[in-house]
Amino acid sequence: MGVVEKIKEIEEEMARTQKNKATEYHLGLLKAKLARYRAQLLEPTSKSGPVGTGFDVQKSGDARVALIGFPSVGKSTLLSKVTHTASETAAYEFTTLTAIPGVIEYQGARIQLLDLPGIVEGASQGRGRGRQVVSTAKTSDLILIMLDATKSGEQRRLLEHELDAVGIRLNRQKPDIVFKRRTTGGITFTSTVKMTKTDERTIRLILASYKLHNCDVMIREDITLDEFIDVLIGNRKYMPCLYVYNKIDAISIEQMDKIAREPNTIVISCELELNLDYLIERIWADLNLVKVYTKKRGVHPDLADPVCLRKGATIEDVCNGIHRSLATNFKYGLVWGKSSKFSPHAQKVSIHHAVQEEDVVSIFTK
Ligand SMILES: Nc1nc2c(ncn2[C@@H]2O[C@H](COP(=O)(O)OP(=O)(O)OP(=O)(O)O)[C@@H](O)[C@H]2O)c(=O)[nH]1
Ligand SMILES: [K+]
Ligand SMILES: [Mg+2]
Repeated sequence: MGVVEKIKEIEEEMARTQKNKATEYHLGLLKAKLARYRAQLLEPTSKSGPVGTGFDVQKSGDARVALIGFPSVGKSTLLSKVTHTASETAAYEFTTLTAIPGVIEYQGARIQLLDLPGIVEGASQGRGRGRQVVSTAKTSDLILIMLDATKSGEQRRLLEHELDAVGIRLNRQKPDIVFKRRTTGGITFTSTVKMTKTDERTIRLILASYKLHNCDVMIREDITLDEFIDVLIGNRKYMPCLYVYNKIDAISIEQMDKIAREPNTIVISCELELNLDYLIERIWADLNLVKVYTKKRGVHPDLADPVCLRKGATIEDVCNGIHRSLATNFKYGLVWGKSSKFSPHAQKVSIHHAVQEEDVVSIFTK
């Protein structure tokens, strides 16, 4: 039996099994088994078929945003409207067959937007180009899940299921668990919070099913069993995501209003160009970019060409954003703005100083 069939069998057994106190451990074991098979399916060394490598598109700009959705929801139409790149659009499904990059220019940042082929149900198990699409999406800084507002809410759940199955966790933080493998000493289990969703016994059972007899586990938040298994398996990707409902020109105001109230959700119409500016604002905000201006000695800062960086970036990142050799020859920096402790005056800083939005930075080299 192939891995895909085994997965299906377990999923069916889980669906058949009633959820109650008596079946809790059994269900827990099934979950762990399922997670293991799914991980196998994604392993590069797996014999279950070729693994999805992403589409070969070079990263460019300050951040990458990937468009994921079922066919014909309007992904290519969006790319064509908000970037200078034209991607073929049509009323039939699977118009787009590869990754098409475009650039959104906003607030001095260059954001790469990737149009991707539509994915189908079962994509995580290798149907269509799903794996390739998903692997590419994993390389992005933000996922846009695009949905057709005229279709049922079910499509969102289906897509989430596909992404979940390949280890992508949307809009969630990595669970606060410390897990360390050891070679001897048995299992040390501690929890610093009251656990209401799973318990020590279940966790020990799961560890045994993974043949993990020596390890330290410290639980620091009220986690679910699934979250524990995620940490155990390890290669999970926690990514921010925006749900974009397109084609609102074709639904009623009441329907639109209801959708727009969902968290992390934006409603747009590519065709009528409704709300596209707001979408870009939200993309910018969700990417958490900060921009800093650089200034050469004796002249005004260059406000036209900021350096865009991740939140938490340091002077070292500023250097790397300007020129590769700058960090190696770094002597000291001067910053004006929010991160200067003498604001409005400059502070002399080391390469590890964290910058903040709209700082002005001067770099001095050896
Ligand atoms: N009513 C309406 N139709 C739209 C809108 N945006 C796109 N469409 C139509 O939806 C169809 C599909 O658009 P595409 O941009 O090709 O969709 P896609 O998601 O890239 O499709 P695939 O590449 O096949 O996965 C086209 O006929 C578009 O004209 C919109 O805002 N409103
Ligand atoms: K299409
Ligand atoms: Mg397309």
